[in-house]
Amino acid sequence: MKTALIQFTAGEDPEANLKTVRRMVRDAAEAGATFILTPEVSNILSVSRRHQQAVLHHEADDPFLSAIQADAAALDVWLLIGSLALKTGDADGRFANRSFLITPEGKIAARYDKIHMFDVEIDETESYRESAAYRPGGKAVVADTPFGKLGMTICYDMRFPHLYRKLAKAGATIITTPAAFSPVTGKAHWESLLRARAIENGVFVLAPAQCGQNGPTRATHGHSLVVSPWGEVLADGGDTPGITMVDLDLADVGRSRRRVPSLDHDREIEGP
Ligand SMILES: O=C(O)CNC(=O)[C@H](CS)NC(=O)CCC(=O)C(=O)O
Repeated sequence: MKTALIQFTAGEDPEANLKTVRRMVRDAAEAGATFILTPEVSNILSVSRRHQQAVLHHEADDPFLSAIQADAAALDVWLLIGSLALKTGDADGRFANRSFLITPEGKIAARYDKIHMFDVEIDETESYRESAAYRPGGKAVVADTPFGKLGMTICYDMRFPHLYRKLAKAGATIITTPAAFSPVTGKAHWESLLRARAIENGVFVLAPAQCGQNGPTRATHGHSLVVSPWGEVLADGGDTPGITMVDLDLADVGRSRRRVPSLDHDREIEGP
């Protein structure tokens, strides 16, 4: 299955980001991709909650979402919007960080709200408080597709192996992990974590990523990654915008799991 990971640098303007994404989605489809994925918060990367409040929409009337749905239908492709920042109507004004799987008919097949919030202080110069702007989801999602069951996660979720285990046990053979990873943790952890999640569950991990300088005080790691169920890095998008194309052999899932059936050997453990 020809799969394309779109890597770009989202800024503060959803309309500009949409233009970039639409152009790259069209290029990927013209290059033969039938499944196209975009990074986390494809519609906006902003450190200002007030700005987000001014320019973001609810899911029901988001022009970014409807444009991408129309593109999926026009180009006859499956599309994963890594995530969109969306208004929720919550009293505290927090947004959802929501991933969408779109069918070649332009319909929403599944949606997933990021469960784990990136609230960390990496060092004196770098800290994040995602939960101040976003409300966490609480439900794991596996979607049925003609290319197998697809488990949905977002970015920081990759540090929580039990979520991936749950998705694999529910039948997922592909797990998507769109991201806007920090440059510091990216260098240290990005590839190791994604390869571990793929190996321990015998799944393809598809991780389309933001890259570059997103704003004066925000940068992202890039290196969109495709990992096979055996843990091989099939493609790495580097650190500049571009489309990473791979041809996935879905039978690799069965082959890997037969060689090392650790998913079947998983046991309930008592104690401590
Ligand atoms: O801020 C937004 O608008 C959208 N959200 C993100 O970009 C999120 C939270 S800051 N990024 C991550 O989860 C990176 C995780 C990471 O880098 C790690 O686990 O090391």
